[in-house]
Amino acid sequence: MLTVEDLRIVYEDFTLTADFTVETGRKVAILGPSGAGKSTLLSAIAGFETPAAGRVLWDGEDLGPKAPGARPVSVIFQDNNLFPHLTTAQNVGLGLSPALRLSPADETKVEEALGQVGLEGLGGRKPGALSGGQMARVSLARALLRHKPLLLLDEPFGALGPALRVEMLDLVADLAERTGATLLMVSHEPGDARRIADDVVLVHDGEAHPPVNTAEIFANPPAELAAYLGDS
Ligand SMILES: Nc1ncnc2c1ncn2[C@@H]1O[C@H](COP(=O)(O)OP(=O)(O)OP(=O)(O)O)[C@@H](O)[C@H]1O
Repeated sequence: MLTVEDLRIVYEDFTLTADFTVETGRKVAILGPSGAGKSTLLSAIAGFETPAAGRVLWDGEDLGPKAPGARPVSVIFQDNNLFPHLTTAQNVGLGLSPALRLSPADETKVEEALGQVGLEGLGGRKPGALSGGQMARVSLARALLRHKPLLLLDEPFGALGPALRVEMLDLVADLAERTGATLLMVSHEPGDARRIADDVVLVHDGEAHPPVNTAEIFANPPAELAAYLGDS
């Protein structure tokens, strides 16, 4: 279970507050207007930001002392963070060893991860020779083979067209279910939440609200969500 406890992240002229829990295995969409603090919330959970107050815990363990790489967390960003000079397999392998010292067993894991995202046989290609959807799959494979229980996605498919976006969302949902991972996904698209999320965390004006069941929140949206959806 993820616990975000009385968390406060403070920038010069912006403060994010959050206090909620997410049960293991839930798929949660983080929705809210631009600048509301969605990415800040993910960064705090991943350990890229130090809280001014409060704690982030996983299964009761305070993650505060842990560097990002030591947290039970994998993050996928919108730009996919692929290195153009490395092959697909090497880009995935970075998830296991940042220095790319991969044992034969590691290389097998890389192949397996590529297979899980439908990229078998493409390990030798460089990112420049992949489509946008394939690049998104590479970063998903890299996150998967780290076997971290918490998967954080920051608008990972924003650059993809609608059909590819839906395909990737379904793939992420399927992989999260199969691996038992807990998923937190920042999105600008309410449709993304409706498609795959069990719950929605609404972030508005620097406040992250506790998760609400997706069907419930869209059936009866709070004023902040209604305004964001353009319904009011
Ligand atoms: N490193 C930083 N230093 C100072 N201010 C920051 C920093 N990172 C973000 N901010 C500010 O914090 C606020 C929240 O930013 P954040 O990126 O979390 O919003 P967001 O909801 O993810 O927005 P978007 O949907 O546009 O990506 C913004 O006002 C932003 O300018």
